[in-house]
Amino acid sequence: MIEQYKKIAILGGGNMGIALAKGMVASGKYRAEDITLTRRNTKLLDAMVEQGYRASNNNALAVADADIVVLSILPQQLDSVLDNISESIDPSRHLFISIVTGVAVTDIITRLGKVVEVVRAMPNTAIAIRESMTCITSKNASPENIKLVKEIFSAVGETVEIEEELMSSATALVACGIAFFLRSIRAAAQGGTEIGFHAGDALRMAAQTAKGAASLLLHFGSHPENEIDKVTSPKGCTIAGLNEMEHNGFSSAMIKGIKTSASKAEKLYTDEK
Ligand SMILES: NC(=O)C1=CN([C@@H]2O[C@H](COP(=O)(O)OP(=O)(O)OC[C@H]3O[C@@H](n4cnc5c(N)ncnc54)[C@H](OP(=O)(O)O)[C@@H]3O)[C@@H](O)[C@H]2O)C=CC1
Ligand SMILES: O=C(O)[C@@H]1CCC=N1
Repeated sequence: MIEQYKKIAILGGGNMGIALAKGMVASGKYRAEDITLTRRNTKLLDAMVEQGYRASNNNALAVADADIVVLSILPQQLDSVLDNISESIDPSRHLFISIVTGVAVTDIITRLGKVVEVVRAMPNTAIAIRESMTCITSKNASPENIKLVKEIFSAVGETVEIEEELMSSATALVACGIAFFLRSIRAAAQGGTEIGFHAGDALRMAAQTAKGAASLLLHFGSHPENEIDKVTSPKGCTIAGLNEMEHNGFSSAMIKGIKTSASKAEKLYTDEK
């Protein structure tokens, strides 16, 4: 079988399941007909079926037909799904990829009662446009399977391999982080409207400016303060605005928010038990 045409079952065809499937197919390395998305309300997958994906409400059947099983349900939905598919798992064939927040590799193996290879991945919603930052870790997968998972997520953005102990931190920084940066873009656009731009124009201007700022860091590999120094003219308007933001706790709010999200991510699954 050609490596990239492995059969994939994405259990949990919600926001991330759909975004991952679309990103994989957009990369040109995967085919819609090899990807089965499951959810209980399959009506909500009709649009995906029209695009050639397969949809099912039967997790066990989807798993039986797959080589790679992606867990993309909520932490509180995980145990019942694992119980439901356990019988259909063949540890010598199935590779598990879990994007479920706060669930360790050992949690999955213990619940399944089978020692399957599990790679955890923490992507973000930009996966839909192949701009994700995905953190990957595994305690028990073979180097070949970790490489395979890296290739999947490299097709839909950037990847970094981390220790499993840092997965909740990664969740806060890269997965929740999308919302944090979006909120700051919204705030900039709201400021833009207050100083004279129509809302739509202000949002477009703020979003492109945010993209430019991120691109500067990625392009030059520089530190934010180096780039900030190039903007802040002495006695100028940038430093006046920046200092006003800092007096109001801008950096502190972001840091505290990220720490709170990381603590919450760590407990999402265990708090359900
Ligand atoms: N959203 C994000 O930005 C990110 C989320 N994550 C993690 O990814 C996972 C999915 O998140 P997200 O996509 O946002 O969540 P969603 O709620 O959008 O998706 C979960 C999906 O699971 C389906 N589902 C629920 N129960 C079952 C079941 N028994 N069998 C099959 N499907 C089922 C639901 O559909 P139905 O009700 O019809 O069954 C729903 O479509 C979570 O664990 C989250 O922590 C990770 C990184 C980023
Ligand atoms: O909010 C959440 O719990 C999920 C996990 C990371 C992003 N969304």
